Amino acid sequence: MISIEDAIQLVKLSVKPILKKTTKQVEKAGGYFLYEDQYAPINMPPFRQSAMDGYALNLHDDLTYRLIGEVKAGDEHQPVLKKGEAVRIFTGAAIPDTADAVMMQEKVKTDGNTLEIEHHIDKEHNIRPLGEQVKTGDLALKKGTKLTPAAIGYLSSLGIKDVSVFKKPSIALVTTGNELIEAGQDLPFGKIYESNSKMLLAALYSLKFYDVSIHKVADDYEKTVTKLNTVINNHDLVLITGGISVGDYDFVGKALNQLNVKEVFYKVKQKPGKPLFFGKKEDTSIFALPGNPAAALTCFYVYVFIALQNMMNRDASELPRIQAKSVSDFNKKGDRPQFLKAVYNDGKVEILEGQSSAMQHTFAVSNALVFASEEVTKINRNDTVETILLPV
Ligand SMILES: Nc1nc2c(c(=O)[nH]1)N[C@H]1C(S)=C(S)[C@@H](COP(=O)(O)OP(=O)(O)OC[C@H]3O[C@@H](n4cnc5c(N)ncnc54)[C@H](O)[C@@H]3O)O[C@H]1N2
Ligand code: MOO
Repeated sequence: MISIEDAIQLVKLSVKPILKKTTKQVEKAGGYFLYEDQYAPINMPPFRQSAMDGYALNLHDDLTYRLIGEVKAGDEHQPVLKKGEAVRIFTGAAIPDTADAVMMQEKVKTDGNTLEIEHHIDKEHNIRPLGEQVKTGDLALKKGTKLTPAAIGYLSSLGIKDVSVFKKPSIALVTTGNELIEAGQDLPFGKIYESNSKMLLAALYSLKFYDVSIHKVADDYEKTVTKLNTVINNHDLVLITGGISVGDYDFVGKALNQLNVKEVFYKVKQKPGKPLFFGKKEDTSIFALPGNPAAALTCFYVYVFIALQNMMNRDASELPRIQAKSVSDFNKKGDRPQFLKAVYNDGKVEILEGQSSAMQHTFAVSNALVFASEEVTKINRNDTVETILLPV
């Protein structure tokens, strides 16, 4: 049995970025990372642009100007201004080549075709220069940049429709167990509704991993070997739930061994999630998560999350941990470090009743996990506790 710290370190070291390329429509590339440098195909802005509603001026020494025309956003004409002449102009409109500056309309008095500005202004005042953000052929965004909504807006403003991005992992979720029944069917005695695949699928979707297939296998050794062989050969990441403990019908460990999956670790000194297995077969990463739902989800957030980040070539790979003030008392039994389902709000955290690894009703209302290390035997109200904020 290894420590949580060692297990985290081993996941970090064992999972490499996926360096495959895929092409996406820019608006559908949110959360992806650029596969290559993006160069600007145009200047941005593509012309000298007015930053204000007001008047474009061909500057002279006097405060009085003669109005000779108008340019609205989208207009293509270019009035020619002599010194002392002005055109009405609006935000986003193209500045005539012969205009030097824009005075906002609040600082202008008009009388027919004559206007008087409040004070002198410098050349280029209120004008967005051609190519101010980026010039044609220059680097717009570097390889590896995460495509946030703002980055998608920026690339779209350059007329870019498709982008090359790093492929996200293809993921298989495998549930094991003769007791599992699909929602919508009758529930015979001794059976339970299958929930781990739905829970993990939701967790993956919330982190923007959509390439996920779901597989089910009964507690049967041969069938487990066959199913795991297929999914391991066809995915970057395999998440199995259940069948990894020591029962007579827990076949996952034996099947992974039969398939020559290299064990990186099996069993972590933690609660929940003691029987967690992590292994590799070539570039595929395989987690066998304990079947108990709260154990499976905790291991997802603490370990699988890191693997996902590494696959996407991210630097910050763990969920954020902060210090918070406990508003609950909690007695820890045993010496395993424990992840406790909790609710965090505004610097304070409440450790919930019902911490067993089978308990989904408490996890369902949690947004954090309080970490109680090996040495901790009791958490008292007002103690400062390490709190992992969940991406929910
Ligand atoms: N003799 C021992 N027994 C157990 C030990 C141990 O050290 N010695 N460890 C316990 C711990 S801790 C855990 S955690 C579980 C893990 O067992 P498995 O990973 O083999 O999981 P299963 O036995 O298949 O299932 C456990 C539990 O979870 C339910 N389950 C499984 N899959 C799903 C699913 N897809 N949806 C909803 N619920 C599911 C299953 O019905 C069981 O109730 O082992 C302990 N035993
Ligand atoms: O490790 Mo188990 O998840 O404690 O129930």
